[in-house]
Amino acid sequence: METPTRPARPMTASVARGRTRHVQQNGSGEGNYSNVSKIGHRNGVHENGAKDMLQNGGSRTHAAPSDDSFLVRLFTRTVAPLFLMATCPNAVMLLWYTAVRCDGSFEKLWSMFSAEGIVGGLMEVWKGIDIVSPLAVGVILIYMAWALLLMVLLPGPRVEGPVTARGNVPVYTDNGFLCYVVTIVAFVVLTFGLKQYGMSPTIVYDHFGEFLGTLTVFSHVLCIALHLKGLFYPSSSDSGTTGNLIFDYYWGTELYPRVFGIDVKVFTNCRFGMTVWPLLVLIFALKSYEISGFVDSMWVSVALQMIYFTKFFWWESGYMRTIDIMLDRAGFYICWGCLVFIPGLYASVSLYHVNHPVQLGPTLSLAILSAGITAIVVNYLADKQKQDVRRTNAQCLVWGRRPEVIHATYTVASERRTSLLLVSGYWGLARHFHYLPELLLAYLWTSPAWFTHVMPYSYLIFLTVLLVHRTFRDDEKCSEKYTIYWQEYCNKVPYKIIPGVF
Ligand SMILES: NC(=O)C1=CN([C@@H]2O[C@H](COP(=O)(O)OP(=O)(O)OC[C@H]3O[C@@H](n4cnc5c(N)ncnc54)[C@H](OP(=O)(O)O)[C@@H]3O)[C@@H](O)[C@H]2O)C=CC1
Ligand SMILES: CC(C)CCC[C@@H](C)[C@H]1CC[C@H]2C3=CC=C4C[C@@H](O)CC[C@]4(C)[C@H]3CC[C@]12C
Repeated sequence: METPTRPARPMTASVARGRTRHVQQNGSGEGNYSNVSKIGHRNGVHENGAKDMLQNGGSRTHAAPSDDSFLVRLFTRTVAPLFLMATCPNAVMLLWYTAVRCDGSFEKLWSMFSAEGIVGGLMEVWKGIDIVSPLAVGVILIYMAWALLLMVLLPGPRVEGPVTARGNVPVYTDNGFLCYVVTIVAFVVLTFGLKQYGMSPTIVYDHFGEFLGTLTVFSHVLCIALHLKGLFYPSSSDSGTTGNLIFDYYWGTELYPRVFGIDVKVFTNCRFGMTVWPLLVLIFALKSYEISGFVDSMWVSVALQMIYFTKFFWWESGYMRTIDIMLDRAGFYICWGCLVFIPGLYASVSLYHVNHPVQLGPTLSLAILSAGITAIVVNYLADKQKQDVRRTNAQCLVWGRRPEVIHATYTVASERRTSLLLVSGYWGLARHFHYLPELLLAYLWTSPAWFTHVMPYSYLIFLTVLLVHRTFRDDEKCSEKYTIYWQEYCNKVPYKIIPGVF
């Protein structure tokens, strides 16, 4: 997906020429929109100080505001990022170790740590893990080359993302669905091809610890390169430093870095994280088949996840307007997150299923499948409802009626703009009602593992924390952007996720 950014211009229908189409008709962006800047280095290392970045660079919802006390800033910008960067890679390895070496039992892991101590326990986990294993390096490099090739070569309509606080409009080639389908088909063909030579892609499962270790090394190499690039060769003015090396490394120095025209975040989030996840789910399913034959718990879970991935790629242009893309810079959080955390945590449900087969029987399998598909449909329809209302300027029906909307005005790059805030449909039930089916679905594709161990529910537990935190981040972002209009929306729709409860 090619993603040049270009200076802002009003996002009206007249902009949509040729094969260009807007993700949503009304422009949007981030809080504190003040100046139009051309793509370039105007806000480079020296001009873009910490306060400036936090207030204008769109990172404010994640970092502490600049008038926070010294201790709060020390915690949010140095201690917490350092803590996360040190613990998360170990947490992912512990999860793998628990699933594969401790029979999925955190109790067994705990016993090992009780006997060995923290350092001894960690050494035990990492022991024998070749963190730059030739197999893992080879497979990862070949996959990355494949993904890059598809991203650049496959066609798709041009899509504009939201205008940034610095007045740039990222442009994408919307070829995510095609890349996904071609990759999955190629994987199936490769699997049959390898079988002729007595080989199987399940070698990835057998060496998964090495893969996670190698991916962590890869992600640090990428983060260092992106850190320097953002400081010295930024792709657009949505870049700069806070003056705190640790926070910059964790958070990133660029919002939309591009290398030879390739958008790095589209690559890390969609072409790597979101594509490797389904590949791992298929590999783990194959491993389960090699070990136990057909086990319905594994296949119910795999079916739900595959439908979910297909939905994600179908809607990928909508993802380009979420906070991952609009606010989160390309630093450790996103890069390591997509390169290692998605394979390590998000795919861990299927990793667990490999050694924990459960025969559900047709009735339960069908019940879980139907409930899961319903959750996917509701989540998709909620995302679509918002997009449709904005695309048609509310000239559409929501649940059979004309939608109620708030015309929220805001200023970006010295221009007054209007966004529609939908008050009907799912967006009238709660401000983030669509997180409920997302969570329910995660529960449903985990529950075939039954309730013997907590480990397979790690993703669900993390997702609950992530989404609850995200409701606060998104509310803060929207409140800064839409001020009184957001307040009006909150008055009309007072709950965040569960109507009447939260
Ligand atoms: N599995 C996982 O790890 C995660 C999955 N998800 C899923 O990703 C999808 C996207 O979620 P998420 O990234 O949180 O983004 P959302 O779809 O919740 O989009 C939030 C943005 O939508 C706009 N908006 C908010 N309220 C309204 C409204 N009433 N009417 C119109 N526009 C509104 C605002 O942007 P604007 O500036 O354009 O007004 C806001 O910033 C969901 O399906 C979610 O379940 C999300 C997070 C994690
Ligand atoms: C450093 C870590 C503690 C945290 C890393 C988190 C990231 C890997 C994830 C943060 C937000 C996640 C996502 C947001 C929205 C999504 C849309 C959904 O339909 C599919 C999943 C996803 C792309 C999801 C992927 C992981 C995150 C980027």
